[in-house]
Amino acid sequence: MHKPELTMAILQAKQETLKHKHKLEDCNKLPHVGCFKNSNKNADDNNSLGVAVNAVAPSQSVPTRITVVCCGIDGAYYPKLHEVVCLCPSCKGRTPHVSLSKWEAHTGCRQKKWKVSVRLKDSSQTLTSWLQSMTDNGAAGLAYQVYSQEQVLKAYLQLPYEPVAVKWTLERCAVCGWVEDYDYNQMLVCNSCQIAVHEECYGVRASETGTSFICRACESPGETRQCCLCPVQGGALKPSVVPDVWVHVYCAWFVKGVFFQDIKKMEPADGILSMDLSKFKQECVICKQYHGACISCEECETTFHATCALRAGYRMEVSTVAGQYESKKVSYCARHRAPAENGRIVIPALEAELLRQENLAREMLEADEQANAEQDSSATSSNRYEDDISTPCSLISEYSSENFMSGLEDEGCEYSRLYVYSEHSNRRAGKRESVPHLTGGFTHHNLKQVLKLRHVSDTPKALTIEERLINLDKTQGSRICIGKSAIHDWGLFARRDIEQGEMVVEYRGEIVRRSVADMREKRYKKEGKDCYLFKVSDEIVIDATVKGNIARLINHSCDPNCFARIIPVKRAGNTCIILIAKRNVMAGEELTYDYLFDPENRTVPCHCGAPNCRKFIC
Ligand SMILES: C[S@@+](CC[C@H](N)C(=O)[O-])C[C@H]1O[C@@H](n2cnc3c(N)ncnc32)[C@H](O)[C@@H]1O
Repeated sequence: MHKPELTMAILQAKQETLKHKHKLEDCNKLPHVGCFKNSNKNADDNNSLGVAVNAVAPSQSVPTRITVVCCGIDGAYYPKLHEVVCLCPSCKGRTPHVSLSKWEAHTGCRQKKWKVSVRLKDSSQTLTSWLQSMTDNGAAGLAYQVYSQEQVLKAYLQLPYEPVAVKWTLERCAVCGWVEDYDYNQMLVCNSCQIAVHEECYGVRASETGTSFICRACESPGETRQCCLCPVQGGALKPSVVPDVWVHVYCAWFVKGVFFQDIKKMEPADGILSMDLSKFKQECVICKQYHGACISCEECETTFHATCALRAGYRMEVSTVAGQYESKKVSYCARHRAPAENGRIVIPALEAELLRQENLAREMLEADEQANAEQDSSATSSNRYEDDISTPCSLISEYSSENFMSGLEDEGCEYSRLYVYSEHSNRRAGKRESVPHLTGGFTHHNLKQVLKLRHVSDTPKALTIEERLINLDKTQGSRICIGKSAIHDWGLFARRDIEQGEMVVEYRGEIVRRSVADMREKRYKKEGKDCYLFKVSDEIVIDATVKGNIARLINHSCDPNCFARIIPVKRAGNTCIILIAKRNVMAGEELTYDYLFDPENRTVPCHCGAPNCRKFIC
C-alpha cells in the first residue's frame, strides 16, 4: 500500500470516527475524548501506526508463512492473512487461524501487545519490525502493513481540512500575546509577514537581526508553511525535526510531548514523531475539525487546538518551576475557567510578583507623601526613587532583577519625552540570562472580541506595514484629536474607543543624530521654544519640534495608556515609531505615554495624577 492508499485508510478510519460521533450527538453531549479513543479500536489492536489492509494482492515477494514465537510458543504467521496458526504441543497446527492478539493471549503472554511480544523464530527481530521493513521495501500483498510514524503523520496532514484564517497583529506577540515589549526582550516584527514576536518567545536576538528580522517561515519566499498541530494559518512558526513539518511555537508549548531541542533558539521542534497520534483523531470543539493535535482541558476531556483556544480566549496558564527551564502549561475550557477580560497566558508567578510590586509601590508612595509632609518643616526629602521606580515597565524589570531606567539621558539633556529603549551592556553581557517561556502570555479576550480582532474573512490579503501606516495616517482623524489637558496645556485624546494593542498614531519628526539633537535642544531653549525630542536609541533622536505631527502633544503619565514601538519600514530612516494602546482606552480619555526620564533629575514636577505617580517627569 502506497501513500495515497495510506491516506485513504486513515480517511476511512476517520469516517468511522465520524459515524461514531454522530451517534454521540444523539445523546446531546459534547465530544468526549474517551469515546473517540474507543471508536478507533477498529483498525487493529490499538496500534496507531499499523493499517490493516483488506484486499490482498498475490505476490511472490511476501512469503506464504513465517514461523514466529511468543512466550516460548511457536506459531505459523500468514502475512497475506495477518493471522497465526498455533504450533504449541496441544494445538500442533490443527486449530484455526486466529488474530495475533488472540494467539498472544493463548500463549500465556500477558503483555497484550503483540507488536512487542511476537518475534521471528531464531531472531531478536519483532514481527512488527519485519512487517515494517517489508512495507518499506514495497512488498505487495501484506495483509497488514506497518508505516513509520513520519509516514502516518504526513498522511494525516494530507487529509482535507479548512484552514483557519487569523489576523496576526504587529502590536501583539504572536507567541505570548502580550503587547508590551522591554529593552531586554524587544518585540521584533517580521519584515515579510509582519508577525510580531518577543525575542525570548521566538528564540531570536535583536542584536543578531537588527531591523531586518525575517521569521523562520518567511526565510524561503514562495513556500507556505503550515503548523502540523493545528489548522490556524500563519503565526510564529518553527521547523521541526521532521523535514517540511512546522509547528507554531504556541502549539509546541501546549501540546504534550512536543518540545524544542534548543530551548534558547526555540527550534527544531521535536517529539512529534513519538507523540500519541490518537491526538490527531480528536475533534476540536472550537473549529470542529480533526486536523492537527488537540490538547484537553485540565478539568475535563474537552479537546481543542491550542491556537483555537487562544482565539476563543480560553484560559491558558504557564507556571514556571523554580530553577527549571521547563514550565508547566495547562489549559481550561470555557466551562471550567471564565475567560478573563483582557487576559493573556496566565503566569501565576509573574502576576503574584506584579501584585507584590504594586503593593510595594503603594507603600513607597505613602511613605514618600509622609516624608514630603515632614520636608515642609525640615526642608529635607527622602530620595526613594533611587531605589525603586514603580512604573509598569520597571515592575517587569524588577521581576528580572534589572533596573529598566539605567542608561538614560546624559546630564544636561532634557529631551522633553519618550524614551523607547536602550542597550544595557550588563544585561547583554548575560549577568542574568533570559529564560524562555517566562515572558508574557497571550491575551485572551472573550470570543466576541477575539473574532472582532483576529478574523480576516473580509481581508483577502495581509497588508504590508507601509500600507498599514498609510491607513493609520488616513484614519487618524477618527481615532484621535487634541484637547486641553488636565495634565499640561495641550494633550492628545481618544476620539473613539481604542482597543488594547491597537496602533494609535505614528510619532513623526526628523530623524537626527544625538549630537545634533543636543545642539538643537539648546537652541530651542534659547529661542524660548518648546522642544519635542523623542529618543529612539543612544544614537538616534526624532525631533518633532519643527517637522512633527500631532503625536508630539502626548503628555506623560506614570500610569500611561500607550507605549511606543519601533517598527522597521522600507523607507528613509528604516524605522518608525508607533504609539500603541497599552490597554483599552475609552473615547474622551487623554492618551499618555511614560517619558521614562531619569528620576534622579527631579526638576519638572509631574501632574499626571496617577496613583503611582513618581512626582517628577524629569
Ligand atoms: C511634548 S510636550 C507635551 C505637550 C504639551 N502638553 C504641550 O501643550 O505642548 C512635553 C511637555 O509637556 C509637559 N508635560 C507633559 N506631561 C506632563 C506631566 N505629566 N506633568 C507635567 N508636565 C507635563 C512638560 O513640560 C513637557 O516638557
